Amino acid sequence: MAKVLCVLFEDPITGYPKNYPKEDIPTIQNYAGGQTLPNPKSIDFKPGHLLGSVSGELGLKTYLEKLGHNFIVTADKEGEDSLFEREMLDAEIIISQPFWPAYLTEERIAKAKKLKLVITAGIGSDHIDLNAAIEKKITVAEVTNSNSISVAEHAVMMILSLVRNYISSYDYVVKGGWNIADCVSRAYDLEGMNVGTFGAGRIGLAILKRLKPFDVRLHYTDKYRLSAETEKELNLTYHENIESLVKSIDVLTINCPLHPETDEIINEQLIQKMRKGTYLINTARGKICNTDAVVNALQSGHLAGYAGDVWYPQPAPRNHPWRTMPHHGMTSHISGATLSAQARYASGVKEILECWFENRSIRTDYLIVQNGQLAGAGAHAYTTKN
Ligand SMILES: NC(=O)C1=CN([C@@H]2O[C@H](COP(=O)(O)OP(=O)(O)OC[C@H]3O[C@@H](n4cnc5c(N)ncnc54)[C@H](O)[C@@H]3O)[C@@H](O)[C@H]2O)C=CC1
Repeated sequence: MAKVLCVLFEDPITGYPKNYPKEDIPTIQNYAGGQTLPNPKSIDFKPGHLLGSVSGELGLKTYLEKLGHNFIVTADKEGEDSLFEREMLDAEIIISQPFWPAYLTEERIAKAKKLKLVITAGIGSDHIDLNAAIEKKITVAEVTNSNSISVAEHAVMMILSLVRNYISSYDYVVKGGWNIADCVSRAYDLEGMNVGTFGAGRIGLAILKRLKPFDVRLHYTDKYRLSAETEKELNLTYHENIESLVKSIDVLTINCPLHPETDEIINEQLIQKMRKGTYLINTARGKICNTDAVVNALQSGHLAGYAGDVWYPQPAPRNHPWRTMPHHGMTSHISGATLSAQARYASGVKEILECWFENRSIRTDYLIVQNGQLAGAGAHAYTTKN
């Protein structure tokens, strides 16, 4: 029987919820692009309940224990004395979410001698050393599409929040003020601005589609050009590279994976090429941006605002400079972990596990690494160090 180690974020400080604001969540039929939703044979949880925290157990406990597997759930993931570090030594399967990532470094992978399958409950498998997974022939899979719209909605919210100066205006009200001049001295309409995405895959394209009705001018760059039909429908301007993109826009949203090509691609030099007063929204991965370059550009006024929900490392230390830099709208990594998204990625993990234990193929769309090479979604969007 297999040992399945699952690293999940901590329960709410008030305890596991006894009730929720809504009784249920909408049923989504299909993803944009036609991919079908996860289709496990059954689920043992109620969609709309908190699944991603330790007590939620991703809804997997009944299924795995019925099959006789040893299922261990923990939030304790950092350092050599952590439960994760001790339990991973003989785990066959490791599951974690990017929001509270179980970092699988080369060293940890070398220690986890029985490891065969790593599942990202969500999207983005950069917390796993993919080169090491390739070398050890470990399968890496994620639940592609499960929270793409969740993130797109969050990014649109953050764009509007920054441009319209929502966050500090809200603060004045809470503090009892009525400081109209303070609030509007940094507030603009989004209408007419040039907005661009670095990466126009599932999330980037969904953001572009959601922004179209705001009457903005839309731009993008990506390794793969979108169809002429899509470019026409959204009136998109395509840029050959990110340098060209950033020179033309007022708002940049980042929507590519973190991999060797994109690691700290947003650095001081690139920020200097941006228009003064650019707003930067990063819901992709913290390490795509150089931490200090962002802080310095906000302090100098070259960037007008920065928002996002991704940091490095996660959880971010209490003294991380992005917590206190000016004009930021950061949240902890939550955009892809709505209750709606959790239901989809928990179902997707269940589907992947059913395939694994029943010797059926995992969908190509879910694969990042298989048989010692990048595969499926991973071969499309990632590169390795070499
Ligand atoms: N904040 C959150 O909760 C979440 C964040 N994410 C992040 O968003 C990323 C994107 O997700 P999806 O849109 O679903 O992935 P996707 O694979 O559909 O799209 C990524 C796009 O980035 C492009 N790309 C990759 N490297 C590039 C490069 N060097 N230059 C230009 N384009 C490049 C790819 O061609 C692809 O079109 C994930 O990898 C993950 O890191 C994803 C889900 C949740």
